[in-house]
Amino acid sequence: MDYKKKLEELRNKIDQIDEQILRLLNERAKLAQEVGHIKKEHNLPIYVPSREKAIFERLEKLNAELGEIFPTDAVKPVFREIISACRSTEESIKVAYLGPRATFTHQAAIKHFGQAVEHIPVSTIKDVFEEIVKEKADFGVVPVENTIEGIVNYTLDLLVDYPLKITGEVILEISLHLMGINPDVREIVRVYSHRHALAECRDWLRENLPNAQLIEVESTAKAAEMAKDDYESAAVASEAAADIYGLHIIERKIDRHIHNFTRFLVIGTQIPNRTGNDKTTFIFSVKNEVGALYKTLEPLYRHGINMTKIESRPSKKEAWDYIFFTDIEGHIQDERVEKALKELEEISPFFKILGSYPKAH
Ligand SMILES: C=C(O[C@@H]1C=C(C(=O)O)C=C[C@H]1O)C(=O)O
Repeated sequence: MDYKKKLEELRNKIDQIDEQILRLLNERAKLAQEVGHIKKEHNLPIYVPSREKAIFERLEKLNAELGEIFPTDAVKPVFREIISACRSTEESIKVAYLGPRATFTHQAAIKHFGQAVEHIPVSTIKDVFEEIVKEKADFGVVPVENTIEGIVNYTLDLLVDYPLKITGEVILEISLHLMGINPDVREIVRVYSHRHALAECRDWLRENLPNAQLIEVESTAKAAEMAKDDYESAAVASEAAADIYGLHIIERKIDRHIHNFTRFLVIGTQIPNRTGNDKTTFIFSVKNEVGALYKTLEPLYRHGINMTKIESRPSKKEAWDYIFFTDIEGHIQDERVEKALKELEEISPFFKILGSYPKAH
Protein backbone atom coordinates (compact mmCIF):
# COMPACT_ATOMS: atom_id res chain seq x y z
CA MET A 1 0.00 0.00 0.00
CA ASP A 2 1.35 3.43 -0.78
CA TYR A 3 2.24 5.48 2.28
CA LYS A 4 -0.40 8.16 1.63
CA LYS A 5 -3.18 5.59 1.73
CA LYS A 6 -1.74 4.09 4.88
CA LEU A 7 -1.57 7.52 6.52
CA GLU A 8 -5.19 8.21 5.65
CA GLU A 9 -6.27 4.86 7.05
CA LEU A 10 -4.42 5.47 10.33
CA ARG A 11 -5.85 8.96 10.65
CA ASN A 12 -9.34 7.67 10.08
CA LYS A 13 -8.85 5.23 12.92
CA ILE A 14 -7.57 8.04 15.17
CA ASP A 15 -10.66 10.11 14.28
CA GLN A 16 -12.91 7.23 15.29
CA ILE A 17 -11.11 6.80 18.60
CA ASP A 18 -11.36 10.54 19.31
CA GLU A 19 -15.10 10.36 18.76
CA GLN A 20 -15.39 7.40 21.12
CA ILE A 21 -13.36 9.30 23.73
CA LEU A 22 -15.63 12.32 23.36
CA ARG A 23 -18.80 10.23 23.69
CA LEU A 24 -17.37 8.65 26.84
CA LEU A 25 -16.42 12.07 28.22
CA ASN A 26 -20.02 13.17 27.81
CA GLU A 27 -21.21 10.06 29.62
CA ARG A 28 -18.67 10.76 32.37
CA ALA A 29 -19.82 14.38 32.74
CA LYS A 30 -23.44 13.20 33.01
CA LEU A 31 -22.52 10.87 35.89
CA ALA A 32 -20.60 13.69 37.61
CA GLN A 33 -23.72 15.85 37.34
CA GLU A 34 -25.75 13.13 39.07
CA VAL A 35 -23.12 12.94 41.81
CA GLY A 36 -23.44 16.74 42.05
CA HIS A 37 -27.20 16.53 42.62
CA ILE A 38 -26.76 14.03 45.45
CA LYS A 39 -24.07 16.23 47.02
CA LYS A 40 -26.33 19.27 46.93
CA GLU A 41 -29.23 17.37 48.48
CA HIS A 42 -26.99 16.21 51.32
CA ASN A 43 -24.96 19.39 51.66
CA LEU A 44 -21.65 17.73 50.75
CA PRO A 45 -18.66 19.59 49.25
CA ILE A 46 -18.43 19.59 45.44
CA TYR A 47 -14.64 19.34 45.38
CA VAL A 48 -13.37 16.03 46.83
CA PRO A 49 -9.57 15.97 46.60
CA SER A 50 -9.28 12.49 48.18
CA ARG A 51 -11.46 11.00 45.42
CA GLU A 52 -9.53 12.84 42.70
CA LYS A 53 -6.23 11.66 44.11
CA ALA A 54 -7.46 8.05 44.22
CA ILE A 55 -8.50 8.32 40.54
CA PHE A 56 -5.06 9.61 39.47
CA GLU A 57 -3.25 6.89 41.38
CA ARG A 58 -5.45 4.08 40.09
CA LEU A 59 -5.12 5.23 36.47
CA GLU A 60 -1.36 5.74 36.62
CA LYS A 61 -0.99 2.21 37.94
CA LEU A 62 -3.30 0.83 35.27
CA ASN A 63 -1.39 2.70 32.57
CA ALA A 64 1.85 1.07 33.68
CA GLU A 65 0.13 -2.33 33.39
CA LEU A 66 -1.14 -1.40 29.91
CA GLY A 67 2.44 -0.99 28.72
CA GLU A 68 2.72 2.82 28.89
CA ILE A 69 2.56 3.44 25.13
CA PHE A 70 0.61 6.49 26.25
CA PRO A 71 3.18 8.14 28.62
CA THR A 72 2.32 7.73 32.31
CA ASP A 73 3.51 11.31 32.95
CA ALA A 74 0.64 12.48 30.76
CA VAL A 75 -2.07 10.55 32.63
CA LYS A 76 -2.44 13.07 35.44
CA PRO A 77 -2.46 16.25 33.28
CA VAL A 78 -5.06 14.73 30.92
CA PHE A 79 -7.31 13.44 33.69
CA ARG A 80 -6.84 16.61 35.72
CA GLU A 81 -8.58 18.51 32.93
CA ILE A 82 -11.22 15.81 32.44
CA ILE A 83 -12.03 15.88 36.16
CA SER A 84 -11.87 19.67 36.27
CA ALA A 85 -14.37 19.90 33.39
CA CYS A 86 -16.68 17.22 34.88
CA ARG A 87 -16.55 18.94 38.27
CA SER A 88 -17.51 22.26 36.63
CA THR A 89 -20.75 20.67 35.40
CA GLU A 90 -21.69 20.06 39.07
CA GLU A 91 -20.87 23.62 40.12
CA SER A 92 -18.21 26.13 39.20
CA ILE A 93 -15.72 26.57 42.03
CA LYS A 94 -13.93 29.88 42.50
CA VAL A 95 -10.19 29.98 43.12
CA ALA A 96 -8.38 33.19 44.11
CA TYR A 97 -4.64 33.36 43.44
CA LEU A 98 -1.77 35.82 43.61
CA GLY A 99 -2.06 37.30 40.11
CA PRO A 100 -1.99 38.63 37.52
CA ARG A 101 -2.51 35.85 34.98
CA ALA A 102 0.59 33.81 34.13
CA THR A 103 2.25 34.09 37.54
CA PHE A 104 3.69 30.89 38.95
CA THR A 105 0.86 30.94 41.50
CA HIS A 106 -1.62 30.93 38.60
CA GLN A 107 0.15 27.89 37.18
CA ALA A 108 0.02 26.21 40.58
CA ALA A 109 -3.75 26.88 40.74
CA ILE A 110 -4.19 25.29 37.30
CA LYS A 111 -2.01 22.34 38.28
CA HIS A 112 -4.20 21.71 41.31
CA PHE A 113 -7.73 22.48 40.10
CA GLY A 114 -7.42 22.28 36.27
CA GLN A 115 -8.59 25.00 33.88
CA ALA A 116 -12.33 24.58 34.39
CA VAL A 117 -12.68 26.65 37.56
CA GLU A 118 -13.28 30.36 37.94
CA HIS A 119 -9.75 31.72 38.47
CA ILE A 120 -9.72 35.05 40.32
CA PRO A 121 -6.42 36.96 40.16
CA VAL A 122 -5.80 39.29 43.13
CA SER A 123 -2.84 41.54 43.76
CA THR A 124 -1.61 40.55 47.23
CA ILE A 125 -1.29 37.38 49.30
CA LYS A 126 -3.55 38.97 51.92
CA ASP A 127 -6.25 39.54 49.29
CA VAL A 128 -6.27 35.79 48.57
CA PHE A 129 -7.20 35.18 52.22
CA GLU A 130 -9.71 38.06 52.16
CA GLU A 131 -11.53 36.72 49.09
CA ILE A 132 -12.24 33.45 50.90
CA VAL A 133 -13.28 35.09 54.16
CA LYS A 134 -15.65 37.38 52.22
CA GLU A 135 -17.01 34.28 50.42
CA LYS A 136 -16.03 35.64 47.02
CA ALA A 137 -13.79 32.58 46.51
CA ASP A 138 -14.06 28.96 47.69
CA PHE A 139 -10.30 28.34 47.67
CA GLY A 140 -7.08 30.31 47.38
CA VAL A 141 -3.54 29.55 46.23
CA VAL A 142 -0.48 31.27 47.76
CA PRO A 143 3.29 30.66 47.61
CA VAL A 144 4.85 29.42 50.86
CA GLU A 145 8.47 28.49 50.14
CA ASN A 146 11.09 28.30 47.43
CA THR A 147 14.12 26.01 47.45
CA ILE A 148 16.46 28.93 46.60
CA GLU A 149 14.86 31.94 48.27
CA GLY A 150 13.36 30.25 51.35
CA ILE A 151 10.12 30.80 53.24
CA VAL A 152 7.44 33.35 52.32
CA ASN A 153 7.03 34.64 55.86
CA TYR A 154 4.02 36.74 55.05
CA THR A 155 2.00 33.65 54.11
CA LEU A 156 2.86 32.00 57.46
CA ASP A 157 1.79 35.10 59.38
CA LEU A 158 -1.55 35.24 57.57
CA LEU A 159 -2.18 31.57 58.34
CA VAL A 160 -1.92 32.43 62.04
CA ASP A 161 -4.31 35.35 61.81
CA TYR A 162 -7.05 34.06 59.50
CA PRO A 163 -9.64 31.40 60.41
CA LEU A 164 -8.81 29.35 57.28
CA LYS A 165 -7.41 25.88 56.66
CA ILE A 166 -4.70 24.50 54.41
CA THR A 167 -6.53 22.08 52.11
CA GLY A 168 -3.71 21.12 49.75
CA GLU A 169 -0.18 21.78 48.54
CA VAL A 170 1.30 22.12 45.07
CA ILE A 171 4.96 21.84 44.15
CA LEU A 172 6.03 23.50 40.91
CA GLU A 173 9.40 23.45 39.23
CA ILE A 174 10.42 27.02 38.49
CA SER A 175 12.23 27.83 35.24
CA LEU A 176 12.99 31.47 34.68
CA HIS A 177 13.60 32.73 31.15
CA LEU A 178 14.77 36.06 29.75
CA MET A 179 12.15 37.34 27.31
CA GLY A 180 11.27 40.37 25.27
CA ILE A 181 10.11 41.57 21.86
CA ASN A 182 13.70 42.10 20.79
CA PRO A 183 15.62 38.83 20.36
CA ASP A 184 19.01 40.60 20.50
CA VAL A 185 20.29 40.44 24.08
CA ARG A 186 22.93 43.14 23.36
CA GLU A 187 20.24 45.79 22.92
CA ILE A 188 18.58 45.18 26.30
CA VAL A 189 19.05 48.05 28.75
CA ARG A 190 16.34 47.25 31.32
CA VAL A 191 15.26 43.98 32.92
CA TYR A 192 12.02 43.74 34.88
CA SER A 193 11.10 41.02 37.33
CA HIS A 194 9.98 40.08 40.80
CA ARG A 195 12.61 40.54 43.52
CA HIS A 196 12.96 36.79 44.08
CA ALA A 197 13.30 36.02 40.38
CA LEU A 198 16.02 38.69 39.95
CA ALA A 199 17.85 37.21 42.93
CA GLU A 200 17.63 33.72 41.46
CA CYS A 201 19.10 34.93 38.14
CA ARG A 202 21.71 37.23 39.69
CA ASP A 203 24.74 35.35 38.31
CA TRP A 204 23.51 35.12 34.74
CA LEU A 205 22.42 38.77 34.65
CA ARG A 206 25.75 39.95 36.09
CA GLU A 207 27.73 38.04 33.47
CA ASN A 208 25.55 38.70 30.44
CA LEU A 209 23.85 42.02 31.08
CA PRO A 210 26.25 43.80 33.47
CA ASN A 211 25.08 47.28 32.45
CA ALA A 212 21.35 46.67 32.35
CA GLN A 213 19.17 48.32 34.95
CA LEU A 214 17.37 45.70 37.07
CA ILE A 215 13.87 46.87 37.98
CA GLU A 216 11.74 45.15 40.63
CA VAL A 217 8.01 44.83 39.96
CA GLU A 218 5.20 43.00 41.85
CA SER A 219 5.31 39.77 39.85
CA THR A 220 7.05 38.01 36.98
CA ALA A 221 3.81 38.29 34.99
CA LYS A 222 3.75 42.07 35.52
CA ALA A 223 7.37 42.15 34.31
CA ALA A 224 6.38 40.41 31.08
CA GLU A 225 3.58 42.93 30.61
CA MET A 226 6.05 45.83 31.12
CA ALA A 227 8.43 44.40 28.51
CA LYS A 228 5.85 43.80 25.85
CA ASP A 229 5.90 47.28 24.26
CA ASP A 230 9.53 48.25 24.72
CA TYR A 231 12.33 47.21 22.40
CA GLU A 232 15.04 47.91 24.99
CA SER A 233 13.39 46.01 27.84
CA ALA A 234 13.30 42.38 28.82
CA ALA A 235 11.58 40.43 31.58
CA VAL A 236 12.57 37.44 33.68
CA ALA A 237 9.43 35.32 33.80
CA SER A 238 7.80 31.98 33.03
CA GLU A 239 7.08 30.33 29.70
CA ALA A 240 3.35 30.92 30.35
CA ALA A 241 4.01 34.67 30.67
CA ALA A 242 5.90 34.65 27.34
CA ASP A 243 2.91 32.93 25.71
CA ILE A 244 0.30 35.27 27.17
CA TYR A 245 2.19 38.50 26.44
CA GLY A 246 3.56 37.36 23.07
CA LEU A 247 7.23 37.64 24.03
CA HIS A 248 10.18 35.94 22.45
CA ILE A 249 12.31 33.79 24.78
CA ILE A 250 15.81 35.30 24.43
CA GLU A 251 17.57 32.87 26.79
CA ARG A 252 16.11 29.82 28.52
CA LYS A 253 16.49 28.90 32.20
CA ILE A 254 18.74 31.74 33.33
CA ASP A 255 18.19 30.84 37.00
CA ARG A 256 20.71 27.99 36.49
CA HIS A 257 19.44 26.24 39.57
CA ILE A 258 18.77 22.59 39.04
CA HIS A 259 16.55 22.39 42.09
CA ASN A 260 14.41 25.47 41.80
CA PHE A 261 11.01 24.49 43.16
CA THR A 262 8.28 26.52 44.81
CA ARG A 263 5.71 25.05 47.18
CA PHE A 264 2.27 26.63 47.18
CA LEU A 265 -0.56 26.13 49.66
CA VAL A 266 -4.19 25.74 48.75
CA ILE A 267 -6.37 27.31 51.41
CA GLY A 268 -10.07 26.93 52.05
CA THR A 269 -12.57 26.62 54.85
CA GLN A 270 -12.80 22.86 55.49
CA ILE A 271 -10.24 20.15 56.16
CA PRO A 272 -10.54 17.48 53.43
CA ASN A 273 -10.90 13.80 54.36
CA ARG A 274 -7.86 11.58 54.72
CA THR A 275 -6.39 9.92 51.62
CA GLY A 276 -3.85 7.68 53.39
CA ASN A 277 -0.93 9.79 52.18
CA ASP A 278 -1.41 13.08 53.96
CA LYS A 279 0.36 15.80 55.86
CA THR A 280 -0.80 17.86 58.83
CA THR A 281 0.40 21.38 59.59
CA PHE A 282 -0.04 22.96 63.03
CA ILE A 283 1.38 25.84 65.06
CA PHE A 284 2.21 26.00 68.74
CA SER A 285 4.13 28.04 71.28
CA VAL A 286 6.16 26.82 74.24
CA LYS A 287 6.63 27.93 77.83
CA ASN A 288 9.83 29.83 78.50
CA GLU A 289 11.57 27.06 80.49
CA VAL A 290 14.28 24.41 80.19
CA GLY A 291 13.38 21.56 77.81
CA ALA A 292 10.06 23.13 76.77
CA LEU A 293 10.39 22.40 73.04
CA TYR A 294 11.67 18.90 73.74
CA LYS A 295 8.74 18.14 76.07
CA THR A 296 6.16 19.59 73.68
CA LEU A 297 7.34 17.45 70.78
CA GLU A 298 7.76 14.28 72.82
CA PRO A 299 4.18 13.00 72.09
CA LEU A 300 5.05 12.91 68.37
CA TYR A 301 7.98 10.65 69.08
CA ARG A 302 5.95 8.44 71.45
CA HIS A 303 3.16 7.94 68.90
CA GLY A 304 5.68 7.19 66.11
CA ILE A 305 4.87 10.28 64.04
CA ASN A 306 7.40 11.61 61.57
CA MET A 307 7.94 15.38 61.75
CA THR A 308 9.00 16.64 58.32
CA LYS A 309 9.48 20.31 59.08
CA ILE A 310 9.68 22.84 61.90
CA GLU A 311 10.03 26.57 61.40
CA SER A 312 9.96 29.34 64.01
CA ARG A 313 8.46 32.82 63.62
CA PRO A 314 8.25 35.69 66.10
CA SER A 315 4.80 35.63 67.76
CA LYS A 316 4.62 39.45 67.47
CA LYS A 317 2.84 39.46 70.84
CA GLU A 318 5.91 39.62 73.05
CA ALA A 319 9.59 40.21 72.23
CA TRP A 320 11.56 36.97 71.78
CA ASP A 321 8.39 34.89 71.98
CA TYR A 322 8.07 32.41 69.12
CA ILE A 323 5.53 30.19 67.45
CA PHE A 324 6.55 27.03 65.67
CA PHE A 325 5.13 25.96 62.31
CA THR A 326 5.26 22.20 62.14
CA ASP A 327 4.54 19.63 59.42
CA ILE A 328 4.01 15.98 60.28
CA GLU A 329 3.09 12.93 58.22
CA GLY A 330 -0.49 11.73 58.62
CA HIS A 331 -4.01 13.14 58.88
CA ILE A 332 -5.90 14.36 61.96
CA GLN A 333 -8.38 11.55 61.23
CA ASP A 334 -5.54 9.04 61.90
CA GLU A 335 -5.92 7.84 65.47
CA ARG A 336 -2.29 8.26 66.49
CA VAL A 337 -2.08 11.77 65.00
CA GLU A 338 -5.25 12.76 66.83
CA LYS A 339 -3.92 11.40 70.13
CA ALA A 340 -0.47 12.96 69.79
CA LEU A 341 -1.85 16.38 68.87
CA LYS A 342 -4.29 16.30 71.76
CA GLU A 343 -1.42 15.72 74.18
CA LEU A 344 0.67 18.39 72.49
CA GLU A 345 -2.21 20.86 72.76
CA GLU A 346 -2.45 20.24 76.51
CA ILE A 347 1.21 21.15 77.00
CA SER A 348 1.30 24.24 74.71
CA PRO A 349 0.18 27.71 75.79
CA PHE A 350 -0.98 28.22 72.18
CA PHE A 351 -1.93 25.56 69.62
CA LYS A 352 -3.80 25.61 66.31
CA ILE A 353 -4.24 23.06 63.53
CA LEU A 354 -3.74 24.74 60.17
CA GLY A 355 -4.77 21.78 58.06
CA SER A 356 -4.56 18.14 57.01
CA TYR A 357 -4.25 17.63 53.29
CA PRO A 358 -3.00 15.21 50.62
CA LYS A 359 0.76 15.33 50.08
CA ALA A 360 1.83 16.84 46.77
CA HIS A 361 2.57 14.32 44.04
C1 LIG B 1 -17.82 13.46 40.51
C2 LIG B 1 -17.41 13.91 41.69
O1 LIG B 1 -17.12 15.27 41.96
C3 LIG B 1 -15.86 15.88 41.70
C4 LIG B 1 -15.37 15.42 40.38
C5 LIG B 1 -14.70 14.23 40.28
C6 LIG B 1 -14.56 13.52 38.98
O2 LIG B 1 -14.88 14.13 37.95
O3 LIG B 1 -14.18 12.34 38.98
C7 LIG B 1 -14.13 13.68 41.46
C8 LIG B 1 -14.24 14.27 42.68
C9 LIG B 1 -14.95 15.56 42.88
O4 LIG B 1 -14.00 16.57 43.12
C10 LIG B 1 -17.27 12.99 42.85
O5 LIG B 1 -17.25 13.48 43.99
O6 LIG B 1 -17.21 11.77 42.63
